[in-house]
Amino acid sequence: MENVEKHILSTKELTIGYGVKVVAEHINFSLEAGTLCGIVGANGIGKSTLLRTLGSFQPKLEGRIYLKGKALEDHSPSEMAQKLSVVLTEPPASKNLTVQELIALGRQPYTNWLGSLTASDKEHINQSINAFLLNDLRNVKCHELSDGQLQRVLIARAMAQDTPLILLDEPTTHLDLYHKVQILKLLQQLAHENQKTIVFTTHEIDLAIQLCDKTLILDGVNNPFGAPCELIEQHHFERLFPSEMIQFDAKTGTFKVNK
Ligand SMILES: Nc1ncnc2c1ncn2[C@@H]1O[C@H](COP(=O)(O)OP(=O)(O)OP(=O)(O)O)[C@@H](O)[C@H]1O
Repeated sequence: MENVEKHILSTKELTIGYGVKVVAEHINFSLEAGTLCGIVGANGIGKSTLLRTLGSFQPKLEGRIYLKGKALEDHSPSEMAQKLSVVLTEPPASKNLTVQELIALGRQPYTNWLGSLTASDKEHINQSINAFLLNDLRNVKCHELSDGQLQRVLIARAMAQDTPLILLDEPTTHLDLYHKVQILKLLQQLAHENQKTIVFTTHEIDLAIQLCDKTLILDGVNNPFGAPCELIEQHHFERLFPSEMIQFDAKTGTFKVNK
């Protein structure tokens, strides 16, 4: 059996879904520290369900999920909060907070019951504010932010939580191309420079191919996983959408519409 301990996150024959409804099965992948991984696939194939299952927001149906070699279900809530941070698509309930206050919430797993911030907490908060280019916005209320700015704040909060693993559900939805690339490059930088393992769901397959170290393609069959260039060589992207409408160009790593 593969050594699951060196991996930050791994799954073995994972089945996800709701009650008796299986959404996807045979999900197998493993990720080491410092890896940016995109989960791609057609609408309704199960990307968000997988992300919520990995984040322990809903139970798996079958198989195993390991966080640093330990089964996900064996973690206490406080152990989870120190290993894993999650950015979901729903806007936060606390939009009346300033940018700095919302990012400071990321330090909750480490603060005492009064919520007092230590010098180390403040350093993590400032590093996150700077890394996500939020210095000018630190005193602005979150409800006054654009979608792209709010997305940066939510990711900065996850960075402030300082977990080895960060999960994000569609972090680039509603953003223009420039801001999609900006967010994904910031995530790539966070993964590579801070040795974080970052997993996100996306419809931006072209960008995921260009920027991710690993990609999981949910295809409803065997869910191929690997480096984007390996998956291109193995022709997996060609099978994602009906070829009479959309063709994958393996040379450029992009999709083209049949006219
Ligand atoms: N709470 C729920 N109960 C039962 N079925 C659900 C529930 N939420 C989602 N589903 C179903 O699970 C399947 C996968 O949905 P999911 O949202 O995970 O797909 P997705 O790949 O993220 O889709 P999209 O690309 O459209 O966001 C769909 O058939 C969906 O209808």
